[in-house]
Amino acid sequence: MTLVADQVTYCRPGGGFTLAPTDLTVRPGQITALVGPSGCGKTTVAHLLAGLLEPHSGSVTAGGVRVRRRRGRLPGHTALLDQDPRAASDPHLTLRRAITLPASLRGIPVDPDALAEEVGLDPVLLDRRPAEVSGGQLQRACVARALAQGPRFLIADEATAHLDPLSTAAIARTLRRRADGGLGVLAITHDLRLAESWADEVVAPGAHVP
Ligand SMILES: Nc1ncnc2c1ncn2[C@@H]1O[C@H](COP(=O)(O)OP(=O)(O)OP(=O)(O)O)[C@@H](O)[C@H]1O
Repeated sequence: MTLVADQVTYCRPGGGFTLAPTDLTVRPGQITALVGPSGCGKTTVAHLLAGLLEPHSGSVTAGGVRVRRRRGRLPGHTALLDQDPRAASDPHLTLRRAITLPASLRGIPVDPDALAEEVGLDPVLLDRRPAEVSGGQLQRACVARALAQGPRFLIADEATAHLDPLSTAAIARTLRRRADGGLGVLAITHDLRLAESWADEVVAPGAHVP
């Protein structure tokens, strides 16, 4: 199934920003990169696709079924990876618990050690808390947490923006491997070079990049 934004627009309450009609399709087995300068609306598109915002017009569908906004909750088929892993992590949970908890709430069995290995995170770090690991290590744990929930789509919003090249490469390899296994990935970045090296297709809010 595909995750599709069809001519979506969005107006921020109170004005100040309007997203131009945007088409975007996230396909299983592919990495789509959404690029554009700061403030052009990339995160807005991500949140529309994830059902965190309701479009002003147009529609978002997953497998042909409309994605409706649920307050602060993602639909089961989509995981969202934020650019700031510390803001997205509970400081009290060990990485192991953070990776297993959301999946176990959905009844999905998880092997945190195998996931840590997959994302290039030393399993020894799984028993530490966010303040006891680096930003790159924590972001790898966030990737593991997202994958643990068995999403069909993964939206990575500037997920490597603040990371060292090794962590960036580890995450890129993981997303490529998962895409090759059928995951649909949307990688949001302002870095066109990174997008072109990662992605099967590059799109921009409101327009296609030739
Ligand atoms: N909470 C907010 N209140 C008012 N305006 C906002 C708010 N958040 C974002 N905006 C505006 O909405 C527009 C789109 O923001 P969005 O975060 O989608 O852009 P972006 O392309 O992801 O930017 P960046 O690359 O800097 O993360 C921006 O011009 C921004 O100024």
